[in-house]
This record gives sequence, C-alpha cells and structure tokens, in this order.
Amino acid sequence: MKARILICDDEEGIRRYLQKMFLAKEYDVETFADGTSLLARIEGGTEGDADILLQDVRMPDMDGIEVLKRVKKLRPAMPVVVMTAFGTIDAAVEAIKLGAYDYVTKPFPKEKILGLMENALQLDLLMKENRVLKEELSRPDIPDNIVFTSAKFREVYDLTVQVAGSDANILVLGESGTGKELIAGAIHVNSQRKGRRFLSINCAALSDTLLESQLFGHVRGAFTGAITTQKGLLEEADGGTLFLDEIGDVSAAVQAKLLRVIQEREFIPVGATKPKSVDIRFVAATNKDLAKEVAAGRFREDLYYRLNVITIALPPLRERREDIEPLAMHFLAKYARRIRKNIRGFTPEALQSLQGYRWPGNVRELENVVERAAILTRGDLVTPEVLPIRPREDAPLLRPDNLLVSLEEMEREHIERVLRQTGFHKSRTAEILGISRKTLDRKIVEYALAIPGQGISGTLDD
Ligand SMILES: Nc1ncnc2c1ncn2[C@@H]1O[C@H](COP(=O)(O)OP(=O)(O)OP(=O)(O)O)[C@@H](O)[C@H]1O
Repeated sequence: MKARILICDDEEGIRRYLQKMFLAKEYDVETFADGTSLLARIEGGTEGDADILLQDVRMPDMDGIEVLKRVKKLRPAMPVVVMTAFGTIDAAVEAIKLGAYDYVTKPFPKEKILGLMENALQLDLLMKENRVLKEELSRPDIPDNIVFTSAKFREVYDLTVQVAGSDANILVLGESGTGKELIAGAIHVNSQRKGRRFLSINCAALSDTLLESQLFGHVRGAFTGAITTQKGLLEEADGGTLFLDEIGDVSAAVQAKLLRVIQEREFIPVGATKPKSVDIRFVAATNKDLAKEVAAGRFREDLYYRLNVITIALPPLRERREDIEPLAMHFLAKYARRIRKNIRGFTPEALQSLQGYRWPGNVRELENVVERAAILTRGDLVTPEVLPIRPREDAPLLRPDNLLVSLEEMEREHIERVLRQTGFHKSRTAEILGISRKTLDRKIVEYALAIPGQGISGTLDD
C-alpha cells in the first residue's frame, strides 16, 4: 500500500517541488499552505488515513510549534518531520522535544529528505507491528479454548459467566497452572467491557520499581533511563479489564497504590504530579492463601476485600481427572497442527499414564508434556515412551551411598525437581527455593536446564 504524506509549507515553490518528488516515488501526497487547513484536514480525517507529516516550523497564520503540538494531540502516533530554515535550530530542538521524528534544514538535497521520510515510515511501521503483537500477546486463549467435561469445572465456568456481567472485582484462586488467566479472559469477554482491552501483568515477575512503572506509567525523567513518557497498563486498560496475576507477591508500597486506584479510581504516574482517572475492572489471581497472608500482616486487609468481591476457586487437575483426556487431545491437536504432523491421538497405555499422574503443575504441565510428545512422536499415535512422566519422577532421587556428588550437582538436581513439581512455574519455584526469580533464571541458564516449550534455556527471559 502506498504511504500518504501530508506536506505543509507556505512557500508554493517548496510545496510543488516536494509534491513532484514524492509522487515520482509513488507516494500519495496532499499539500497545505497553512496551519489552519492542515489541522482541519487532520481533525476531519480518520486514524490511519495519513501516514506521515512533513511540516515547516514557520507558518503564516500560526506558530509552527503550536501546530505541531496540536497535531501530536490529535494523532500522537503519526511521525512528523519538520523543516527549518537556516538559523532556526532552536525551533527544531523544540519540535523534537515535542515528539517530532526528525528535522531537515532548508535547503536540503533530494536524497536527504527522501531517506529521512523512508526511515520515519519504516520506524512507524515497526511500531505499529509492535503494538499489534503486544495486543496479541496480551490476549489469552478465550472461551472456545476452555476445555472441560468435569462437573467440577462446569460449576466454575457457569459461575464465571454469571458474575462476569456484574462489574465487581474478582479474585481467582487456584494452584499454579489451573487456568486462572484463562478464566480472567473469560470474565472479560463475557462482560460489558469486551469491546475494550484485556491486559494482564504478572506481579511476581517484576521488581518493585519496574512493576510500578509498568502499572502506573512514568513521565520523562522520572528516573534514570526514563527517556520518554510511557503510559502504564492502568491507562492502557482504561474502560477494560486488568488481570493482576500473583497479586499475593505485591509489596506493601504497591499494595497501597493499587488500593488508591481501586477506591478513588485515579492514579498518579511515576514522577507526575497530577492524578489521572480510570475506569477498570480488576481480576486478581494468586496461588497463595491470601486470607492467611492478611492474617500474617503481609497483605492489606482493605485491599483484600476490595479485590475479593467475588471469589472463583479453580480445582486442581488431579481432582477432575475426567478433564485430562479432552485437554490432552485439545493440546495434541494444537501442537500437531503447529508442527504440521498428523497425530491422531494417544495409545491406551499413554492415556493411562496421563490419567495416573498427579499433575503437580496442573494444566500447564499437561500442555508442556503433550507439546513435547507431539515433537517426539514418529507415528500417528503418542506412546508412553515420549511422555516425560514416570511415577519415579515424583519420588525422591535415590542414589547409592557411595556415589558422592558435588554440591553443584545436588543444586542442579534439586532445582530441576522443584521446577518439575511446579509444572515449570518459575516464580513458584523461586519462592519454594527461597531465591529471587532473577537468580533462578540465572541458574537455569547456568545449568542448561530444559524448560518444556522453550527447549534448553539460553536466555534470561520467561
Ligand atoms: N480448561 C482449560 N482448557 C484449555 N486450556 C487450558 C485450560 N486450563 C488451562 N489451560 C492452559 O494451560 C496454561 C496455563 O493456564 P493459565 O496461565 O491460565 O494458568 P494460571 O492458573 O494463570 O497459572 P499461574 O498461576 O501459573 O499464572 C495456559 O496455556 C492455558 O491456556
């Protein structure tokens, strides 16, 4: 698709020169002789109908900087390149501060302006793609993908749909990997807010400072490294639903700030002075016993009551074994399709072994096990050999007494065992081991531990 360029300059000669040059490069071009007509065009247009603006900072009818400010307000994401005359470098600096992509000083060679515009358009395209990807990533598998046959889960699902419309905050409880995020997504799509955004954040995976800036956003210069103003998830999720995973891990300071958002429906971005108001439904989840955390003084009681207007408790997989087969078939179809293999199902022995296992990591562990099996299976049925679940793996490792191993080896084995037991849930593993998430990530890389679905860990990302 051709990019559409808006050009605003009071000199007719420049307008004609630029128009001819861009048309020759197959761009669509619209020209404007003053700020008023340019703003009228942008105001009347729709999002996405112009890709970039090339604007003179000197205008006959109004200050070019003022025009830029208004343009940025109307179309914050549209890249703007400003043209300045010799001796007006201050205006160029001001324009960049206000969010212009770059500037050129007149007179400019043709190649320079063409190159600059192409770069700006390229960057804009990347940013757009990035935004789409981010949205896709934050979207969980929703209803169609909730698989179950057990009466226990049916009860939970019915309750979910029933309370979804109420707009009350909801607390989802359940062991790691039981589908808490999936249920949060189902609450969102069954609510009035379904046209708006569903965003989620794992409160345990981030340091306090990072969590705060992710949630509340920050203004430029709020802390070292804050080179631009960044909107937080609260602002992004305005009108929609925000899923706070592992709420039980939030520090006292962030708990206080969250309480304020829920009570007053407003928050202050990090480094800002003025509050912003928001309308958000909160769905929080934890695998901790929050009531116990409250009793122990680690979680604010008032926040607990604000979040826990309604509770949905997800049963662990071992208490609803009827769901194992349909879930296994669902994941097998998903992963076989992804790797383009034709696998019909499981042999009776494989199925039996799936049904006999305790599933400490619940559905997430089952999904990982099936994904691995899909990769390793050669025929059209999954056999027990490719299922990395043996009753032995639940049992402690036995080793002849005379076989002495290093502390390191012990550490490696222990970390691996806990990872397995939690269904490769890193935050939970770190908690059990009494180390930070960061340390755990480092050790996973150091010991080259295999995380299902990720292969051998080579990065520090989750
Ligand atoms: N009933 C279900 N049907 C289909 N997929 C499911 C179901 N329950 C869970 N899953 C899948 O299992 C994985 C783990 O689920 P989810 O992330 O919702 O669990 P969670 O309880 O939020 O985990 P954690 O406490 O570790 O954050 C996801 O990939 C999810 O899609």
